[in-house]
Amino acid sequence: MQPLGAEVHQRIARISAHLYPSNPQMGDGSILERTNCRAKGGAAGFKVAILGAAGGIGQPLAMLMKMNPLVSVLHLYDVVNAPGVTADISHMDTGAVVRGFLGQSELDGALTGMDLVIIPAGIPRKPGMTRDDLFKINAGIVRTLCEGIAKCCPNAIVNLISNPVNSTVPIAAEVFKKAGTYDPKKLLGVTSLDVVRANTFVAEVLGLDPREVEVPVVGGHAGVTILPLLSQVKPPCSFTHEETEYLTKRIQDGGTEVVEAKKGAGSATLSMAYAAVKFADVCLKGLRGDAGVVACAFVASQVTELPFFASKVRLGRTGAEEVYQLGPLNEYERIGLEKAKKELAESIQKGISFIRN
Ligand SMILES: NC(=O)c1ccc[n+]([C@@H]2O[C@H](COP(=O)([O-])OP(=O)(O)OC[C@H]3O[C@@H](n4cnc5c(N)ncnc54)[C@H](O)[C@@H]3O)[C@@H](O)[C@H]2O)c1
Ligand SMILES: O=C(O)C[C@H](O)C(=O)O
Repeated sequence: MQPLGAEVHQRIARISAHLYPSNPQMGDGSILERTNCRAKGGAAGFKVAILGAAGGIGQPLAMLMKMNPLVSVLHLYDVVNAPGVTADISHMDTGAVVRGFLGQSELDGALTGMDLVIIPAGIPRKPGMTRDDLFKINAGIVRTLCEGIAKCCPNAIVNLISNPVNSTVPIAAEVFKKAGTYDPKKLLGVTSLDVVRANTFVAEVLGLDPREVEVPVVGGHAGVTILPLLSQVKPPCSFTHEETEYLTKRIQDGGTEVVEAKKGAGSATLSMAYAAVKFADVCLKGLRGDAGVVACAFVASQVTELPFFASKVRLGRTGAEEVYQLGPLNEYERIGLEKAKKELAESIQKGISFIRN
């Protein structure tokens, strides 16, 4: 085999410097300049960071975000394997420029200048666990990452996926308040997987294509706090009591269904990456100024007496610009709402206390 020539070595060094900006061998080669130019180009190019990019969700999420034409720069951060995932994703012939960041010392670089930060960092459930069982480890991870966001990109929209979402969103809010950077419009707990599941399961029952079905899912993201509003399904339809019970339970237990099927190998990753990308795309369209961009998310809210609640929100240039009321609920949903609020109140308080105490 022929040894690699000096020119090839130089070229590799330049590409590596571009992929891993903190690499001390960084050169000022033309490849780097051209890709940086590309990163700046594009009429509507947003800079997006994924924290936890090497994980079960992170990897397919990174792949799908690399395919999103609204993304001009994609930063992939993790405490392990970020270089490998970055090298892999960077070979995709789509527009976004990809850069990798490994470990806490590179967090600032990953976050600086970002418009949108998506956080799927943290441990997933195993069979028999609740999402709240993840609090002990994931609360600290979310706190550290949000401290980085407050310091390096305080104006970025944050899409928080790490569980338990009902507590991690209040944690993030408290971190941002402490840093003086809190903007409630910019912090969104990702509940889009509940909507994706609801659309799928309802479509199955109705015999429709899931793409034609829209189910609002409100409340939070754990068990009874996940409240599908089956009385508000589009297209308008009605369900028997048995169908309502079956659908509500299946949507609430969708995460557990996957955890049990994976038998200890984690929780939903592929459907979550799909749902996260759908939601991120909506956030980017809002940032671009598109009209009528609406999705469900767990946000600071005055819809109920609770400080956070998931409901439909309108995304705009500054984040969740409008939080919609729940609309008319039937008796079944009103009972579900009371159950959801009771559990949600405890989870929210647990998150707030984690930072305040
Ligand atoms: N909101 C939702 O609907 C939803 C859906 C599915 C999963 N989740 C949650 O998403 C999280 C991730 O799930 P997964 O299946 O991808 O798990 P995973 O273990 O496969 O991946 C998590 C990644 O996070 C990384 N990580 C750990 N600590 C980190 C830190 N301090 N900074 C940056 N990265 C760090 C790990 O190295 C790993 O690569 C879990 O908490 C899971 O419960 C939420
Ligand atoms: O169920 C889990 O633990 C992961 C996630 O919250 C889900 O809904 O799939």
